[in-house]
Amino acid sequence: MEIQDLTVSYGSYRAVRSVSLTVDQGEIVALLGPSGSGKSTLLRAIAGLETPTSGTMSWNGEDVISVPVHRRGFGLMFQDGQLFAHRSVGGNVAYGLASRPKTERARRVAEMLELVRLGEMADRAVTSLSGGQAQRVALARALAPNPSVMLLDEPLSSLDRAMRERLASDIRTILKASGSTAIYVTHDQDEAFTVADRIAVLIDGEIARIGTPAEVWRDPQRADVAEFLGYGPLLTTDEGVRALAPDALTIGDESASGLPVEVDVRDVRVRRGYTDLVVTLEGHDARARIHRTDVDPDELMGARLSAVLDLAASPLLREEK
Ligand SMILES: Nc1ncnc2c1ncn2[C@@H]1O[C@H](COP(=O)(O)OP(=O)(O)OP(=O)(O)O)[C@@H](O)[C@H]1O
Repeated sequence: MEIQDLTVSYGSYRAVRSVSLTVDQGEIVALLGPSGSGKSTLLRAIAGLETPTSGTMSWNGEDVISVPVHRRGFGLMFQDGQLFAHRSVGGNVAYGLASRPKTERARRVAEMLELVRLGEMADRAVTSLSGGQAQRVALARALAPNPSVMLLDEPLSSLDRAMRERLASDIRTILKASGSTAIYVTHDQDEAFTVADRIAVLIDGEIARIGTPAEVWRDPQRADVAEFLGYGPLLTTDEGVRALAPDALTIGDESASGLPVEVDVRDVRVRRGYTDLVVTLEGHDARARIHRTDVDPDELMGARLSAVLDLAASPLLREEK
């Protein structure tokens, strides 16, 4: 899929601004960004549900902008799977297979339900399913006609965090098993990192950074990208501006190497396996981590503590704020 200089406007507002993006055959690209950054608009334009103001888009070398939605042959999956309540699980999956002979259709439905691990559920009413099961049916339905490209818009955002983690990893496995080329919209950083081969970070309608999850994480390049990914605060050092990694400041870890600093504790949160503090460091709010949970939050509140600042995993930004 080749997208060149694509712009999509609502009236005079340019929601997607001159975006260029290439997605390889079999590749999963996540469009990740804050609310309102233009992710859904870009996906809807690729699907054919919005008309771009300018730019080009081709699939396998053929222009797709002039091709109507239903002729593009792309599979779509949305936040609310929009299952047909009057059809069974199997009936939903069979929806896009109406033109196939009956035996082939039945075989394909069984195969797809197996893929999403709902093999036993073909006859169930979709109204009896859990949220996660319903989204797996929606995925099976979208994949059943073997679409050349799968477009997924926040497919897991109505589910709780634990379910989202599990299903994000399942969706990746399923998309890879079916050899799908996929574009996956999410505002959830963890979900994007779990699902994608490459992540495009959208800020204000533009791709601010694109790369593999490791590349984007290690070198976010821009302050807005770094902060959206969870880095911060930004510290001015001799080499330039660095975005502090979430565990750059540690307390009470004898083995930690780095610069000794003093911090003032402003808030304490015991997490699963460690304790996060909000502290003041050189006038900035920063996070500090204690790799233990047997702490007394009341005792820590307001205390001045010695910490170690290790900047090795805190990227240098190319652009100052
Ligand atoms: N139909 C519309 N008419 C006018 N403006 C719109 C329309 N749809 C979206 N917008 C605006 O375009 C911008 C991008 O919206 P879009 O839904 O693409 O963002 P998003 O990144 O998907 O956000 P979210 O994560 O909240 O869904 C927003 O400022 C939004 O208000």
